Formats: sequence, structure tokens, C-alpha cells
Amino acid sequence: MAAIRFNDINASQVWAKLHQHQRATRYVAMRELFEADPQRFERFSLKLDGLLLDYSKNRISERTLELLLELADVADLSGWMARMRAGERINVSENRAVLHTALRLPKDAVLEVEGRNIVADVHEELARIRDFSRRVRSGLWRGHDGRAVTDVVNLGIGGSDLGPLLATEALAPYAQGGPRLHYVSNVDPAHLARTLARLDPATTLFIIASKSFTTPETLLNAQAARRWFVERVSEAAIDKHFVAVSTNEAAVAGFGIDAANRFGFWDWVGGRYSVWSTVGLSVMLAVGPECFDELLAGAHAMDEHFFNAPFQVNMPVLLALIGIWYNTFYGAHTHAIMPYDHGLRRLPAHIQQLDMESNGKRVGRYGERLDFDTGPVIWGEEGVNSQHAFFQLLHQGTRLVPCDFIVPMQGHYDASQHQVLVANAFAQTEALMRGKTGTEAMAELAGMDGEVLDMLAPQKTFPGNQPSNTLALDKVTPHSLGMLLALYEHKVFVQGAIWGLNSFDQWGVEYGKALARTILPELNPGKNVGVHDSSTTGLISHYRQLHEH
Ligand SMILES: O=P(O)(O)OC[C@H]1O[C@H](O)[C@H](O)[C@@H](O)[C@@H]1O
Repeated sequence: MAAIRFNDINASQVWAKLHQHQRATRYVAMRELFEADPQRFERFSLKLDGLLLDYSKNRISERTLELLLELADVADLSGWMARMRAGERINVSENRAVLHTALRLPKDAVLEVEGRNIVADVHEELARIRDFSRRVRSGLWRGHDGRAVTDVVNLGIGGSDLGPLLATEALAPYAQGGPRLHYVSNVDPAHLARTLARLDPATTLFIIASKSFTTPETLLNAQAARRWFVERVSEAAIDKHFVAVSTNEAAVAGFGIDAANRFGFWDWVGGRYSVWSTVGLSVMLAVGPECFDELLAGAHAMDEHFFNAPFQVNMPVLLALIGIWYNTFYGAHTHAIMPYDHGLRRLPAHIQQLDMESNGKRVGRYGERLDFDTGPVIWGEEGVNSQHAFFQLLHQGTRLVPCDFIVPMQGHYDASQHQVLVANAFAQTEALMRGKTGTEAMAELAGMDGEVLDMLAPQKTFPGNQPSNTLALDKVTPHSLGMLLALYEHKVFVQGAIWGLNSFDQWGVEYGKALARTILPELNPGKNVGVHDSSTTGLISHYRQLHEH
């Protein structure tokens, strides 16, 4: 089928067919689909290495998938995949290639982009952070007074914080004597102050992680950390305690960091896709280069699967299509992510940035206004805790909330207690799917007085039909974590490609940066306040009044 040149995917026949199909099937209960087909799990699940994707608890049939796969063809998904993989400048608004997949290519691979084998560049920087990490972890790298590093503070925000923080926490069981890691992202001085209060400058290493090296939050924290260090030690010792990860060589030098202490990457790595680059230095320091290599290998295994598996057995493609089914055709506004693993508790935050910054767009890649809903609101919390917080709404609220359950089959700690975690996850997906009918609720209340029964039965009824995917990892290892994160990256890519938008810019965030710049000087008593709405003006003067006394 010929690809659509301009983004009128919603004018395609298959788009209309999907709407029609949704209208015709929307009242089908998943529990009936399971009853009618004992093979449903086998037909709607996939395995890849240590990862099982069960997507059978969705409001889908073979026909639904057939139509969704047709949609992927009409949107020229395979063309967009090939363009990304080859390094074409598909991030059109910033005129950049999108090559985070190149960061996990093995050393002997070759990827020529605009006349240069970028795999060699990638492995050169990787070798540098491996060498640095080994020296720090083994104690060869010493602070100004000869002591080894015990604590590392990563100063970064957004993609320069969330991915590394998540990976460090998820892989904590692999740390084996590495330094303690701390992540400071917020410009709220409390974040840095509380972290530094526990640290000894002589045994602390700071990583300033900023792709652009212009992000105000990170630079303010970096300057404050530098002041804290210089006051307690000396300017001359900075070289032993500050390193930077950035694409901006000049700004790093301007900050006073030696070229030997700068680890680079490239403009074709988006911030939210950068944990695989030298931005992952903090992860490598925490768990060691061998584990980091395994993380990369896991992501590469997912890349190979994504680029090569037929779409009907392709995990990221299926997750993306099912997401589009609810988002676009059911009008579901949100998507919840529940990791049943304490180490993965920051996964929802990472996916939130990955997905919402990538696909939170109302304009297509050609600049045209999109006439349909795009990226959903991503939210979530670690499993079990979330059951005691917001699952009530999932079970009995009025909203359709598609969910992902991420469940390791094996934990790193007490096995029998871990089993309770797994049982909870499975039980929730079952209950959300099955629900409890009015008749079932009545049967449970048998023997009760009629009026009480009429009042109670509806309240003890659960509509069910709440869809979920379960991602069952054998265990959270560097390899399976790499696979999991790459799976979500590609899911987001597929959705963006089908909706026809550029998943790789973030003008809304850039706009936010400019806004604070205007108001900051106006907060100072005596300074002119420009024209704002009465609310903003009122808030500014409220602040000033409090600071005048
Ligand atoms: O790494 P930096 O250049 O400091 O950017 C940090 C973050 O800044 C903004 O929030 C961008 O939208 C993110 O994508 C980016 O990860």
C-alpha cells in the first residue's frame, strides 16, 4: 500500500473502519472472550528472552489487530523505522537524526551516517567512561586528600536525571561495593542542600549531566555545588571532584571543567533517550561497566527484535497499536504504569517524560494541525502501594484506564514475600478484566434483607473490562531492564509515527524555560513588573509584599 505523503491518516479508510469496529465491539466483555477461547493467552502473548508480554486482557480480537496492523502499513511505519535506523534527519523541526539505537550497537557494527561511522565514536566515549568508572570504583581515582570516592552526586534534570536514576535504583542489587549515588534535579535549593548535608566533599564526586549545558536548573545546582566544594576544599581541587557529561564542549570548558573530565555525546541523542550514552555514567559508576554493557546489550536485543520481527509478533508495535486503539478509538485519556518492583518505582516518571514529551503534540511533522487526540496522560506508581491509593477508581470509577503491569517473576530478596507481590499483580489484572456482575454480587449477599440488598449489591458490583498488559520479566537484571526501557522507547516511536508527529522535539518545554526568565527579576521589590493577567500580577505582588519586610 502506498504511503500517505501528508498526514491525513485520519482520512484513511482503515481509520474509519477502526471507528466502526470500535462501535460494533465496544460492549463485548473480555471475560466472555476468555470463556469462548481457552487459547486466548497463547494467541495473545509473546516471549522474547527473559520477557513475556501478555496482551490477552485487552478489548481486542484478531480482527482488531488486523485493522490496527493495516493502520501501521498505511502510516508507513516500516518506512519511518528504516529512516530512523539509517540516521535520516527525521527530527525535522530541529533538523537532527534520531539515533539512540546506535548507542547500543556492538563495537564491531558499522553505521555510516552522513559519511561517518558513528559506532566508532560511540565506543570511543564508552571506553572513556568505562576506564573512568573502573578507576573510581577501584579507588584508583582519588580525591584531593588521597581518599577514594564514596559518594557521587549527579546534577541533571529531565532526561539527564530520570533514566539514570531509574536504572541506578533498579539495578541496586548489582552495585557490589560501588559508590553511593545521589540525584539532584530540582532547582528548589532544598534538594541540593539536603543531599550535601550528608556528604564529605573530600570523598564526593559531582557529575554535571546536561546535554545542552544551558539548562538553568542544572547550572544553578552545579554552581551551588561548586561553591559548597570550594568553600570547604579549594578551587585547585575541582579537577578531582567535578566531571561533566555534555555535547556542549565550550560551555563545559567555560564552567572550568577540564577537557579530560568531559564525556561527550551527540545531538542525535534526545535527552529522554540518553541514558545509553555517557549520560549513563552515574549508572556505570553505581553498577560497574560490565553491568552497563549488559544494559546496552538488552536494549540492543530489543532493537533487533523491533527492527526485524514481523509486526504481528513485534512487542513494541503491538503495545503501541493497542495503546492507539484505546487512545484514539475509545477516547481513553490516560495510560497507567504499575511496576510491581520497588527498584522500578521511578519507571512511571521515566515513561511519563519519554511518552508525554515525545507525543504530547497537537501538530504533525509537516506543521499541520492534527484533528485527533495524540499522546495520553501517563501516570502510575509502584504496584501494591498503588492498590491502596488509586485502584478504587480503576475497579469502580467511570473512566477507561488501560494499564501496564510490570512484574518480575523473581526478586532479589526474600522469595516468599516476593510471591505475595506477584500474586497481587496477577489478581489485580484478573479482577480488572473479569469484574463482578450484579448477579455475582447478589449471590455473595444471599440471605440479606431485601432493602439492604438493593443498596449493597450495586456497590459491590465491579464492571470489569478494564484492560491491561502484563510485562513479566524473569528477573530485573541489567539485560532485562535494557529490553524493557527500549521496548517503551519503540512503543512511543510507533505511536508517533502513526499519528504522524515528530516525537523528538519539545518546544513546549523550551517555552517553559523562557517564561520563568521574564518573571524572575520582577519578584524583586522595586523592579518593574511587566503586563500580566491580574492573577499573575497578584501573585507577584503577594510574593513581593512578603519579602519587603
Ligand atoms: O540535558 P539538558 O540539556 O540539561 O536537558 C535536560 C532536559 O531539559 C528539558 O526538560 C528537555 O525537555 C528534556 O528533554 C531534557 O532532558
